[in-house]
Amino acid sequence: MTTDSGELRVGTRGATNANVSAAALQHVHMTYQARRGENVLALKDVSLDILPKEFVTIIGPSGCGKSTLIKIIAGLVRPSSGEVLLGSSEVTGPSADVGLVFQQPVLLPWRNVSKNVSLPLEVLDSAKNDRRAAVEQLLDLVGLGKYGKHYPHELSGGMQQRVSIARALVHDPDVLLMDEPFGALDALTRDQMSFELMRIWSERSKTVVFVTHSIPEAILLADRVVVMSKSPGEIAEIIDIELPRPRRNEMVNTPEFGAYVQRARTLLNAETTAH
Ligand SMILES: Nc1ncnc2c1ncn2[C@@H]1O[C@H](COP(=O)(O)OP(=O)(O)OP(=O)(O)O)[C@@H](O)[C@H]1O
Repeated sequence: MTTDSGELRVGTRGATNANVSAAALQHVHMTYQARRGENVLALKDVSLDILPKEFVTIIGPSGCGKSTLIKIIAGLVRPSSGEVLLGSSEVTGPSADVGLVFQQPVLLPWRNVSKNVSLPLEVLDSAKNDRRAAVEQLLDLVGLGKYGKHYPHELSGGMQQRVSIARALVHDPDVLLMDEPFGALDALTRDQMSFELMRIWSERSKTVVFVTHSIPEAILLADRVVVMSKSPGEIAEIIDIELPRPRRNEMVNTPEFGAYVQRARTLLNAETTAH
């Protein structure tokens, strides 16, 4: 597969040691210990290699462990067994190598937009001038260059989510983990944000892992779509999306796109009706 820049991207299944993964899960199991009732097996033997600069989307039935997978890569949750790597380092806790975006932007209401975006840099104790430059660049990148002094309540839902994307990128992590980031937005804003995100992804050369409930969104964005089985979550299939980049709105009306949607829907239907 060839990217915008003409660079060759090799599918993970053909990966060799020369292609060190951006993130990798090897035989990951996750059981949540219940306070009462039965323990919950959320992930069962999940192995996945994600290549540097790859855009991977994850779809699956509700409760199949998608968020758990994101939290495990982020180091927010330790798996019960298995290995998790970022680059060649084992994940043992939260790391500055990842940026996280959730369904809700979770901005601090008493901080203006610039101060919300600069928060990770303050936590990492980077120099004030570097912080200012990084925040300005990021706000320009997400189209909010003029909104630095605004407060979250003065912004629309889409703008707030752009702020949270800028905040996730401000410390320049290699991997951006996004858990249903556009799930709370209206359909039109959601479409716009998909294209914005693809622009940001190609300009910033990040690896993105993106959870969604929308099959068309998963296909439009991805190099590969990971389809998970119903709980306990396993990988049912990985679909390589061979649509050319840059992706365009009109592509969703092509037979190729329709065939990918059909494939993903068939797999998901099989999962939701399986016993
Ligand atoms: N902290 C927790 N304690 C106990 N069980 C949990 C915890 N977090 C998640 N689970 C359980 O683990 C399973 C997977 O949850 P997870 O949130 O990862 O699924 P999901 O695919 O992201 O769901 P959805 O699509 O509905 O957001 C579910 O059965 C859930 O109830």
